[in-house]
Amino acid sequence: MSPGTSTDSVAVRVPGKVNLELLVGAQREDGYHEVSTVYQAVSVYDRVTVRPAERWSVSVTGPYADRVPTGDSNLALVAAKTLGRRRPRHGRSSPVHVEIDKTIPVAGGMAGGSANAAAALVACRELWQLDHVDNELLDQIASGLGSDVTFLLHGGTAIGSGRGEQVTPVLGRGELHWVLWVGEGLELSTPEVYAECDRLREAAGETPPAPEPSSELLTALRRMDAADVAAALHNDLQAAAVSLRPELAGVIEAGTELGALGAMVSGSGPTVAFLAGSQTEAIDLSVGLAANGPVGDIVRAIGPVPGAQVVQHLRTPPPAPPTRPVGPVTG
Ligand SMILES: C[C@](O)(CO)[C@H](O)COP(=O)(O)OP(=O)(O)OC[C@H]1O[C@@H](n2ccc(N)nc2=O)[C@H](O)[C@@H]1O
Ligand SMILES: Nc1ncnc2c1ncn2[C@@H]1O[C@H](COP(=O)(O)OP(=O)(O)OP(=O)(O)O)[C@@H](O)[C@H]1O
Repeated sequence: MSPGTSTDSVAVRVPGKVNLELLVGAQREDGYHEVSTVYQAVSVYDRVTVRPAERWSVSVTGPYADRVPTGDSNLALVAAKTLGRRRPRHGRSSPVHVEIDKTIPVAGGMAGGSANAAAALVACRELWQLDHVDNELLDQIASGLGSDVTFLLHGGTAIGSGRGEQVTPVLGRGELHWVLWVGEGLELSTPEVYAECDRLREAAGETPPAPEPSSELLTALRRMDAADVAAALHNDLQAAAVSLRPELAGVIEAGTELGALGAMVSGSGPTVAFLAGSQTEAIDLSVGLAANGPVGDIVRAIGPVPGAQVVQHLRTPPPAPPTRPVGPVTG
């Protein structure tokens, strides 16, 4: 860092997501599938901190740190560099170090990488004081980074359309209690799960209809009625995830037998999200799964929660220039 630069750091907290409904339409010319999804941000958080540095770099801590790339492919770093190109008169680029404290499962269908990208955008906008980058422009930049990134800026419960990047909030009151099952060694690649979905449909001679959100789910969400929401949960990618990881069928069955109101693979999987009727039921279910369920991490979460938010901005003034020694005053 050059002398005279402040050493500010900005920390952002960002949640992961589950898809309460994921309807997958046909593959488009650009390779993406048209989707209609209902996202919900849940209280499993990563913390992303940015600070000025000599060169662009990233480090990762937390239980899933060893599964996250620390090179140029890290989505948080990609996001920071992308926003860096929007800095007016920045002349030389001003690199940052990105520190990720990771709790969101990696390659688990909870959009951990996308969440880190959204957090890096919010953190760097604050660090660099980019007042000209309003929320609309941030949404636009986010959508270029990945289909889920825009939603993680907003959080809450929202409909995602297009390839998932067009986000409209869903109004509702109350909260849902989730128990998440995270399997080790079962990571799934999102493109492979979409491709498997296409393969299964082709084999069955099915052509998907144009996807649209179901009114049953939207009605249930208005009151956050857990039983009604549970009845309306649906994920078109679930069959593909189970086809690639057959052990997931047993996980869904185990949670259902232990009293979950609803169960589904989250997004492209393999995380399985169980919906409980109350906090007490969620505790009972998580204890039951930990004791008698298939081996995996068990995480309790509530939703909806807000999207990426600045939680700390430490401002350190630049070091004062060296003072000349004061000699005796003469004359
Ligand atoms: C499964 C979900 O998480 C559900 O919200 C998303 O659809 C995936 O979103 P994401 O991880 O942000 O995905 P992207 O980084 O945009 O795309 C990764 C790859 O997933 C596939 N993909 C993704 C989104 C979409 N609507 N259609 C697709 O076919 C494409 O092969 C794409 O190249
Ligand atoms: N900051 C990051 N955090 C996690 N994974 C990252 C990150 N940057 C790049 N990746 C890569 O992205 C891949 C997908 O990870 P991610 O946790 O986003 O998956 P996912 O939750 O299944 O995504 P989605 O739900 O959006 O489809 C990982 O295998 C990893 O190599």
